[in-house]
Amino acid sequence: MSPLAEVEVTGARHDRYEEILTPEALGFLAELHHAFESRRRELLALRVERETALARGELFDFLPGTAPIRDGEWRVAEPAPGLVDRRVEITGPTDAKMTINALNSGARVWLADLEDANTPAWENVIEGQLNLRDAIDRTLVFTSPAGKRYTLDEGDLATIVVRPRGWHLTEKHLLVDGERLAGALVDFGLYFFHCARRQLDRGSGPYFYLPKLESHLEARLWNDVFLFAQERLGIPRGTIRATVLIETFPAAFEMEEILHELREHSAGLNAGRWDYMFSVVKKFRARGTDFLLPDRNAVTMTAPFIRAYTELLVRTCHKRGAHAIGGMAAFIPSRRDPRVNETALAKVREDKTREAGDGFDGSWVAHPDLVPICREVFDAQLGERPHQLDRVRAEVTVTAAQLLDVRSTPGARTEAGLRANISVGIQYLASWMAGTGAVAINNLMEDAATAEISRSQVWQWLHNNVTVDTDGGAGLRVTRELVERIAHEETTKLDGDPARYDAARALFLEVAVADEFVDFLTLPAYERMP
Ligand SMILES: CC(=O)SCCNC(=O)CCNC(=O)[C@H](O)C(C)(C)COP(=O)(O)OP(=O)(O)OC[C@H]1O[C@@H](n2cnc3c(N)ncnc32)[C@H](O)[C@@H]1OP(=O)(O)O
Ligand SMILES: O=CC(=O)O
Ligand SMILES: [Mg+2]
Repeated sequence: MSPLAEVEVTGARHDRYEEILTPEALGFLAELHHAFESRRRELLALRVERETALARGELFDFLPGTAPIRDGEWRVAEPAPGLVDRRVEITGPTDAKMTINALNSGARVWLADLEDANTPAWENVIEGQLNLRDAIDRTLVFTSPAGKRYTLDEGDLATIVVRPRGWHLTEKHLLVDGERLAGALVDFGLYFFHCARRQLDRGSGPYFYLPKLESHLEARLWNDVFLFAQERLGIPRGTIRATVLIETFPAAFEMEEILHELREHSAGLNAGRWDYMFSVVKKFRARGTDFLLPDRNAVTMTAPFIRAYTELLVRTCHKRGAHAIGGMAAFIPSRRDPRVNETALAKVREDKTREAGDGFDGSWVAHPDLVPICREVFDAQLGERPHQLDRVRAEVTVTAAQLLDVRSTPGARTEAGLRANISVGIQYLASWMAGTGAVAINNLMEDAATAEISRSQVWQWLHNNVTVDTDGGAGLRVTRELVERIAHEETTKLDGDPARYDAARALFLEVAVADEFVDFLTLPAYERMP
């Protein structure tokens, strides 16, 4: 057999990077690339095919060909160590301070985010891996510029679950034969290579959250990656566990099939509400007014199409013995403003209470100050039980028509909503391009998923000639000129030199008004990064 081409590293090699970029680890990435890159590309092409069919007027439905899987008797693997009780999961990026704060937060699980909350700048990619490895070794420390020292607690820490990039992103600093590696395989591969054995030795395991899947075939690809990686590194089959985010509209029709593909590695499903909304806007952007959502902030978890999706998710998971994990309420507490804090705590309590009552086994929070509320709500629901997998919810039936019922979402499309979308989108992109992928804006958490809703909604309103309500009552037709004017006005309202937003505004306009819809805003944003 001819030797595999080597991985070329074009990114800087800062202090300690060679600990992650070892020849053996790079060799493993090359093997993953050779084994799976062509299938990754085929599956991305399949996404485009399905989207084109949708634009022609077709609709999604449950797949006729996989009915035997939906009707069959099977269950996913028993929960792995550290993933039995998941009542509170904190999410966040993997810089050293956040890593320590998240692991010490009292949450059962930490979603170590290399995805929605992360800019995949080279430094974030490699230093995130170093921080994860040091955290598992319990050697991670951090000293803030003000001199505050952060260390890991002595006792139990949250279980680490890593979320790699989605299948669509590439890593431009790692090349094989001049071709970029897939971001997903880089994030997965480096973590698995360096930390799988370490995690096993500590009684835990290599655990993952898998984002933005659009079909069970994409889940099959992940499963094959897991089988390959375990075999290659001599890790027992079935050690990896993965929770799949159901956060694209097509995936909502394939929940059972996704669990089935991954069944020996499955740790359940999560309701990724923000990307789900983005996906609905994106998939139906060219389908006229039947699929228009109201202002982003008016779409709540009680909208009929969202309710249908979360109900189906819980029912599907529990039927198969899998955890159902709730999503993110975007309200961020404040240690400085008691009024903001009170609102955030009340909103999060309401959200988690609904999820616990619906049967979810745990849920996400974005901030350590929200851990106690989520815990309290799920404690009240679960009592002594670690989860509520025994609540099968056989009474729930969800039809394709209910999942497709975007039209019944209450709420208006307003000029204020349009302005908020534009302003938040520009501010977020400025932060993303500066290397920070999660940020609080107007006391709400903004990350790649929420920013995608903002920009795709502007695109949809513009390309469907929507008229938004105005305070004066006359209404305002969304045009390219209007969006450009508001983008200019909103950036001049922001603190500091408006020129600081020039690059972000230009990018926002590119992804919000261009005739051709850009699939993910992070694609052009990444090309602008060094
Ligand atoms: C759609 C989705 O995918 S949701 C999941 C992806 N999104 C996320 O994970 C967002 C996670 N959350 C965050 O990144 C942050 O909470 C933000 C950016 C929203 C707000 O952060 P900040 O402005 O720093 O909040 P704040 O100043 O109140 O933080 C207080 C302390 O809590 C820490 N903290 C805040 N959020 C987190 C977190 N998620 N994990 C760990 N520590 C955190 C801060 O580091 C800070 O620590 P310090 O007191 O030691 O300095
Ligand atoms: O990843 C989570 C989401 O809501 O998107
Ligand atoms: Mg998401």
